[in-house]
Amino acid sequence: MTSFMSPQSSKNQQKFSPSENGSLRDIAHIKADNSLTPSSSQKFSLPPTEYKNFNIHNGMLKCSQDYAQKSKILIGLLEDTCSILKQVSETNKQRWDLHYPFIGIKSPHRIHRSIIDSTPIQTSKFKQNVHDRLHTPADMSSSQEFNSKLNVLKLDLKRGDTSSAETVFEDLDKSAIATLLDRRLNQTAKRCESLHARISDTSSKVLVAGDVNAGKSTFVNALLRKEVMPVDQQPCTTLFCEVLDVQENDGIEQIHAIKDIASYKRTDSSTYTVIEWKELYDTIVNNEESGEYTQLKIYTKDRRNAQESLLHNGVVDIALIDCPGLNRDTLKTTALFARQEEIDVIIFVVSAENHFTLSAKEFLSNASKEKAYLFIVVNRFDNIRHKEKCRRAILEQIKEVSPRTHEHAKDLVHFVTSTSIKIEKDGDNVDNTPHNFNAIDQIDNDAKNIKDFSNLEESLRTFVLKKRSKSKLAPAQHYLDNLVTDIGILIEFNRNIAQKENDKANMELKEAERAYDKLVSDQKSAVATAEKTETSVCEEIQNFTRNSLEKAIENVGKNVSCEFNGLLYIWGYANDLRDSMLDDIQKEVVASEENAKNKTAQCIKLIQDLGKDLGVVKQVNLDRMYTKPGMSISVDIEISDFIEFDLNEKFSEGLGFASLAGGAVMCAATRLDALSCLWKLTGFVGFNNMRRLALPLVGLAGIGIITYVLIDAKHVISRKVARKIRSHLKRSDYVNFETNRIVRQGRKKIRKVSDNLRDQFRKAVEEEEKKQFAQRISYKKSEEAVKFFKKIFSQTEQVAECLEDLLDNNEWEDYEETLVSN
Ligand SMILES: Nc1nc2c(ncn2[C@@H]2O[C@H](COP(=O)(O)OP(=O)(O)OP(=O)(O)O)[C@@H](O)[C@H]2O)c(=O)[nH]1
Repeated sequence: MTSFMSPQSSKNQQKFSPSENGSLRDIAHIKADNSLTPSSSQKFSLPPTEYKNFNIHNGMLKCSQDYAQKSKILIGLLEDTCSILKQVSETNKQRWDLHYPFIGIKSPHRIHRSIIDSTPIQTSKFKQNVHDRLHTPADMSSSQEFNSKLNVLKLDLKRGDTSSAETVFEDLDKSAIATLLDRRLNQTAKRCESLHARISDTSSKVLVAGDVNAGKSTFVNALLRKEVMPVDQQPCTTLFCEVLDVQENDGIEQIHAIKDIASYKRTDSSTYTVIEWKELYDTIVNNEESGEYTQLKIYTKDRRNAQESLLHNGVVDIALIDCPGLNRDTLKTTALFARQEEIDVIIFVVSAENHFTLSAKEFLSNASKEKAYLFIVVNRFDNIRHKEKCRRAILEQIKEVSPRTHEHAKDLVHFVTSTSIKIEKDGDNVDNTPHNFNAIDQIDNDAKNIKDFSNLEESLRTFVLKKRSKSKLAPAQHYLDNLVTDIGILIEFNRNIAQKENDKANMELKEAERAYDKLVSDQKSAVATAEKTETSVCEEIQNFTRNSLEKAIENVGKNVSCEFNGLLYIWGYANDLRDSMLDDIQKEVVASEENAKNKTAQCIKLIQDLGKDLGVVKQVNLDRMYTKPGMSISVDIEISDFIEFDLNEKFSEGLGFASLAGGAVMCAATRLDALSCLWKLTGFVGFNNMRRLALPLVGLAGIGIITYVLIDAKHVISRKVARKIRSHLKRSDYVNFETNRIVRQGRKKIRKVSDNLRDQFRKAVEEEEKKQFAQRISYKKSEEAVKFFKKIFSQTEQVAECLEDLLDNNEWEDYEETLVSN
């Protein structure tokens, strides 16, 4: 046998050591009880009946030992399964929303089928089983069954009358399904815990269910050889009546009527009402209407000895639970009752006259899923004329509802007449010793019926007592077997999804890394291009503006023409000239601004194009780019602007002009060449006379010069104003100022767009980083999920293998042989 014990379960194995194990306590009890286990010397002196009982007990002892061993293993497996369920539930809550394996309508098989890895799982039977279940084609014709791949972990979803489970399921989102699954996992873990408790417990509960009036109460009374349960032609059992040994109630025969079974405590009288024996019938019958109580606990004394008593026999304490007859109203409650893990055996009583009703079939098919084996009593057989035909028909029906029970029909299906058994009634003093009890010849009934009932009892004892492994361990084994397969399916299904998601996340991550690298390189080159473009465009604007302005300043006044209205208006003329010159410069400034605007617009377009893939491009308004005026030029007209005083530059010229002007005046006056006239005049008048003439001549020349200045004033003003403007602009560093202003405005706009581009890239990079981070998390998450599911699958597989060995060694016949050999 493969040994799989987690550290936790190994620890618990110590906790459940043989000395503390309930089953071994039974064995010790049996050994200590001399009245039950005679010594070998006593054995041969026993009368035949007691010798038979002694053999039965030896058989029981063997069974108990075997039971102890098996229960110990099963307890370990239950603990391991619980730990697996808890791990899965924790992962479901914290790390990975579990997917539910089912075949839906809206999402047909192919969706989920595609998730499942189609390569067959090799080796172990468990793996094969899981694989087969996952790949079984969906039975879409099945309208009743929700097409879940699970059995024990199946989610029970129903909403209203019209919605099918599939519809409800497909309306739920992933996290809702995970929550439902979590609830189911926790319920299942609790179920495992209570199975664990049940296995450690020595008491056994036997549920007697069946159709209305099938004779359940009569059968229970016959088993007890005592009229405990009221019997009526009319349906009378309306609530669950549990018959227990008086020892369970400190030896006091009593009836406890319980309203809320969950809060029932035998030692707390506030949790029940004590009913008198004579009130029992009325209480049961009246409860149908009042619905006051949910359950009765009937503590009664079985006067027969341990070998004969069913309630208290020294090996296991049995409680019989008589159920209300099955009908539409009671079916659900009884089915729920039967599902309780405390119920070790279900005895189903069917009337031979009626066969199985629909309610009976539904109950049996559900119960056989839970308990694996059912004990079937076909009662009222005395009323059947064609007994063999009836037997065959009923066995056929059993084959349909519980094939495993049918396989062991010889032991598990009995055709009897409960009324043929003599029972102790109120006041009767029946001798219940085995000797007296076996004196059945005295009972005035059909001997055959009594023999059949006796066989039934023998089988029932075997089933409940000698085959405890089957009756007590089998439900747990059966449940665990279904559960581990379910866990395997759930885990394998989710592992496949996690693997697919991991592959996808890996691909996406690589893709995202590539996109990120490209984006970062695009960002670098775009930023560099933007910077370069900005610099070159600003340079262009600068050069253009500087050249234009310099040229304009240099040429100022050259093409200016204003109307000269004579010397009287010379002041106005000078002002007009100045304004006109400044206008010309201003025009150049505006032209430069226009040029800068155009260049800026082109540059912006170019930069924006660099980031057009990153999102919406912001429109930039350049209309208000040069709304603020540039440097204001203030040049005042002065008197000096009318006279050429610039001796450094213009003096000689001016003097020459003046002399020439004087000469010209004289020439004009004498029509003689000034020099020859002067020479001739010197020769003619003599030097002394000339000296006397000099002063008037110079005066004359001065007058000539002044006359010339006044006549040339128009040009002088123009020159002087232009010169004045030039020097003013030079002094105020006008060209640089204006060039910088125009360039600065352009740069400002371009920079804004460049900054925006940088911002867009930064955001895009951040987005990409975030995306990558999320993908990395998703990749990690799915990777961890795959690892986790692999680990859990392997743990589950080990539990399954261990369980398989246990089931293999648990053949029904093994016990028969044990008993025969004893
Ligand atoms: N002939 C015959 N009558 C039987 C047999 N067993 C029970 N009865 C009769 O069937 C009737 C109903 O018996 P109950 O034991 O009350 O049946 P029940 O299944 O407990 O009935 P409810 O609890 O009300 O569903 C009674 O009149 C019994 O005497 C039997 O084996 N043969």
